[in-house]
Amino acid sequence: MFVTVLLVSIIVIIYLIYVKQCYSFFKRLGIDGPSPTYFLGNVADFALTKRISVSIHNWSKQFGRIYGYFEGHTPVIVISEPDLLERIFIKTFSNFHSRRQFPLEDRSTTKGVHLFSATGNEWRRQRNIINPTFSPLKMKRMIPIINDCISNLMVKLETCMQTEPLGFDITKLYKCLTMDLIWRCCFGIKTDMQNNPNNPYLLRSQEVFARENSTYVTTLLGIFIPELQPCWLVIHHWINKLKSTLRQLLPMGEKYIDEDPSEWLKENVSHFIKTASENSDECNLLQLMLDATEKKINSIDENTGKHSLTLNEVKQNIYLFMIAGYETASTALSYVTHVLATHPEEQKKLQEHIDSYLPEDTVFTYDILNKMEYLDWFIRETLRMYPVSPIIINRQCSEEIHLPGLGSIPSGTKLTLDMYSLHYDNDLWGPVDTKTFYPERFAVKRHPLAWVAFGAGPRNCVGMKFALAEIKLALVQLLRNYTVHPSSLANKDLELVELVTIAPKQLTIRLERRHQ
Ligand code: HEM
Repeated sequence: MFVTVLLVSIIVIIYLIYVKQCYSFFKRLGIDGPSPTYFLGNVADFALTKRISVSIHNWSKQFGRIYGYFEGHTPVIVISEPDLLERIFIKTFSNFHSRRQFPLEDRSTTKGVHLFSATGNEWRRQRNIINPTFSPLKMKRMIPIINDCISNLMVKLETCMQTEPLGFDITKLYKCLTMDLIWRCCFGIKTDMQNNPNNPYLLRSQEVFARENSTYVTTLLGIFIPELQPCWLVIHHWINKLKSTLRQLLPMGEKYIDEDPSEWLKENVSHFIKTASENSDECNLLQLMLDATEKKINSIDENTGKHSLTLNEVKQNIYLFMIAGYETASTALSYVTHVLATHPEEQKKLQEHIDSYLPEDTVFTYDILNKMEYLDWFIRETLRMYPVSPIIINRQCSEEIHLPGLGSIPSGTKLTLDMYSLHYDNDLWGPVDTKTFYPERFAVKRHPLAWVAFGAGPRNCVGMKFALAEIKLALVQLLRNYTVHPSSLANKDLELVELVTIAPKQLTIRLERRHQ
């Protein structure tokens, strides 16, 4: 008993010392924010609501466009002042090239680091190799592949419409579609997840975005006591090992004990490399990465301007693209479909827009797609109102810098933005109220940091063009054939779940065929 009290007292004292340091950090910068006790009180709230972005937005309303809060005892500055954000994300990018580390992320690993977590020159090298994957020429070549996968979706929709006329959940179909698209366009592997929803890669990828208890606890520990991060990593590793052994040993193990989906995916990416080596004439992301491996380039880039990747980095990036490309794009598609179902006038307008660009028998090209302005605005407006992944947009200062309005920012400082405040700011988006769905607001040039659905600056989303193309093409085929209606089986409001992304739990809609 005495030992427990002593231990708890020591932990509380250390914590208070840390909190005092954080307080003086914010005081020095002259910025306000919720008190540490306020944050601690809200841990329970986060655990229950799982909506950190909502708490951040509420604090922005209370404390203004620049304030600080504590994650455990780590100070984080939240900014929704667009000029200051432009300075951080674009003008002084060289001081803010890195993201903050996820609590259970092992950057010191010999297994290599992927693009999302890479820092400094390591990031620059990887990004230079990966960027050409989505060049206009490569995008043009992807259009028939994307359309082919979407045609499979249309077949599925037709079946659902007939078997479930009152309404069906479309999110599952979108997830299978975007996974097919990533595999085919980025890895050159022909899959049919839409007809095989039990594919182990698809199931494991879905699990990565589900909250799993042991990971959740170690993640919270990582946030509150980051100094012990190596310990949390070891614990996390051993919990996974134990689970994996028990799964094999116990008779019903496979049924009742989960394995870590991320680890499973990372261990099974060799399959991709083998298939890619067999199709080496293709020119996709995986081939670009394999061509850049140390085996093929002697890692010296001064003369050739070429850069190299290690095989472990290739594996890490296969995992990253599988995860990053599938959940985000399918979630965006769900939001657009929700808007169609709830805004019949805007849906009709979009259908007329698509019909005008694509009369019957028109051969669809990337150039036509790029000319369809209203379609583009429609998607951007949806992502303005329904952000997919606000909390991943953050930066860590790598070198002390003076920022106007903020003062001297020490190296290591973590900064994040509040996407909701930016996207719903009437000064940035007026005169039509930001709560109104109004795609035409994109016809006016806005502040470069007003819309940050895909992040901002040199480190924005590398898959943005690909994501927009797949969403546009899916919408074109969907609205040429059907009108989307809300289903009487569904609640009016979307039930959202937030982890790395904010996604609707499900989206039940009804379809009506446009032409017999
Ligand atoms: C609607 C769909 C998508 C949304 C909303 C989205 C959003 C984002 C955001 C907000 C970031 C962080 C940017 C920043 O920190 O400034 C990001 C980064 C990234 N995204 Fe996406 N994304 C989407 C689709 C995709 C797709 C389809 C891919 C892959 C094909 C992809 C791959 C990545 C990668 C690799 C990064 C890290 C880039 C880097 O650090 O250099 N994303 N994404």
